[in-house]
Amino acid sequence: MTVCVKKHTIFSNCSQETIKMDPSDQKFFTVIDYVIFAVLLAASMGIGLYYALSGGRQRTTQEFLMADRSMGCLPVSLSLIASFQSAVAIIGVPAEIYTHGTQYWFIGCAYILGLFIPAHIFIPVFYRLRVSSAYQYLELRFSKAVRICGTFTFIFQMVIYMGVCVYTPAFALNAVTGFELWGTVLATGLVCTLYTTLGGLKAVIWTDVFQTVVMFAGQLAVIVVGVQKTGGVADVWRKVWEGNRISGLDLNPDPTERHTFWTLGVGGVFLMLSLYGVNQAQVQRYLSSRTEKEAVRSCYMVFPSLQLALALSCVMGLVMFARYYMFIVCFPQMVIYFVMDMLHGLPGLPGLFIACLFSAALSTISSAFNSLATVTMEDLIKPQYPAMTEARATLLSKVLAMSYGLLCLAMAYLTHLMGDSVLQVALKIFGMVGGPILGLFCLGMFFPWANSIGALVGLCAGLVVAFWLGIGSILNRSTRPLPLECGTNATIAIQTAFNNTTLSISLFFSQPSGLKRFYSLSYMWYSGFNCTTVILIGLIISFLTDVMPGTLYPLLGKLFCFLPEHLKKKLCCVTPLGQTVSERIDLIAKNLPVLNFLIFSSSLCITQN
Ligand SMILES: CC(C)(CO)[C@@H](O)C(=O)NCCC(=O)O
Ligand code: NA
Repeated sequence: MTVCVKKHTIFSNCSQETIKMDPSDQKFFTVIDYVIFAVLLAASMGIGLYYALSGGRQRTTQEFLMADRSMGCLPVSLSLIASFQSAVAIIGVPAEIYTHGTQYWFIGCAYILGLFIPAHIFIPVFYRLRVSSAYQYLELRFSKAVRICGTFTFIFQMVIYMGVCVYTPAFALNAVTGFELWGTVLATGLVCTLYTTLGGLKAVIWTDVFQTVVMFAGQLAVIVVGVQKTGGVADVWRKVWEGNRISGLDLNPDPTERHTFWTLGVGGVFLMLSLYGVNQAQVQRYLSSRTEKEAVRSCYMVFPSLQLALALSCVMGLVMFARYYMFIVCFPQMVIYFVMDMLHGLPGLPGLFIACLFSAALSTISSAFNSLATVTMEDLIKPQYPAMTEARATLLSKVLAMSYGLLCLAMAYLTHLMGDSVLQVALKIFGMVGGPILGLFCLGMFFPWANSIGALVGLCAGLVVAFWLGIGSILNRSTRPLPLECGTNATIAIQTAFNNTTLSISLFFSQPSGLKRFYSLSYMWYSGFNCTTVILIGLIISFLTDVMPGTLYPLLGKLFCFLPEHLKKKLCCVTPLGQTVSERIDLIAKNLPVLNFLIFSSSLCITQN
């Protein structure tokens, strides 16, 4: 039987011990489970149809892409958390906690600044400019070329990401339960494409609300049943404690250390900023809010729900560890195995979890489709055809949403050809492509003297360095063995399973040096590192191409002192006479980023009022 064979391949690498439950003739799904899964798809379709037929019937781009800018903060906040919380996190985080302990949980610290900064810096700028796409900002601030480069970078990021999102749950489910792989990919991809194309952003946001609730319910069910079946809270706690899964605060400053407080709590802030500050999927939700206040409030409300999502997936990892602590390695598929092990025989609950998994995936890819349609329409097509009628633009937006839906299926196939820890893959994409985009926006918002050439060169350089680092890290992966963070039980398991070889290998392990050390930079720093590259290169190029008054020593001006004043100013970039050194220093000091941001945003306030 296929189910049985597939299960054995999953565990053959983990340990020579066998699992107590005999999976051979396990029937995972009853009719009611399939019904629940079908209800999820049907309800999502229903919401899509409802918004296709109510309101303005999706006849303007304002409604289709911006939800008429009429949303309240509750649906927006639930939709915000749904955008980047996919099945990747639901499967990946428990696997991470199982293997490496609760260190990853410290990413929750990054949510504080990672949401506070978007709420008070990015939202006001975008909202007051009344843009439809975040990239419109780049044209207002720099030039059309920067806008188009930013747009293409974003499209690239989201297209790869949505492939991972739609493939991950289908693959994991298939490996464990034999659920048809490509059938599931097709069903989710097509249903999502349909309701996104029919109902526009309103449907996307309201399905997100419904799907986020289902997502929480599914995770909660697994935890409750799991704790019961593992012997209660005290027993789970004892096992994870003995198994050394409860990690303390790791303050190791080494940037190559994968997860420490610094990489997660500080590097994570940049990751959050690239997602919640400047990513079009999120910016579009802020912009769809009724008022700016409502947008800020929705961003605040993301904090508790995101903490809840993180806590649920971390606790699930711990319960899973308490159940299978004798296995050393944990594959993402093992999370699904654990869920099925817990929920089988409880009709409806396996179905609820499948619904949870696909809710997470659907809510992410629907956001991707709609935001991709928006940027393609607003940034690439509309500027070329300014005379296009509203009806035609709306039709075209729908065609775009649908095309991206079909492209997503193609990307799922590409993901099929890759292979890594899915959580790491998703977070690497955010850092490698989202990091440089964040840098571009920071360059624009915080550095008044940054210019268009600086921004363009900065973005390109940032992307090149990002890919150099990212690809380098993949090619050099094998040089550094996974850290062995094992407790007593796990250590015994290693010794019996591998006859001490694993432990002796770790003794030969030494710190990488030179370029290898660069490649082993923790992926949690990717966003911050790539963002900084763009800002630094952008500033240097801006200085070289556009001289800031007061930043040059007027050497040429002194040589050509015989020239008339106005010529000297032009030829030699000499600032008006009489400026003392201290005045120049003042001028530079005035350009300190924070100070300038204040000036910039207050000037925005003034132009608004
Ligand atoms: C975006 C974060 C890091 C926020 O906690 C989290 O949702 C996450 O780990 N997401 C992984 C990507 C995904 O779930 O598709
Ligand atoms: Na999601």
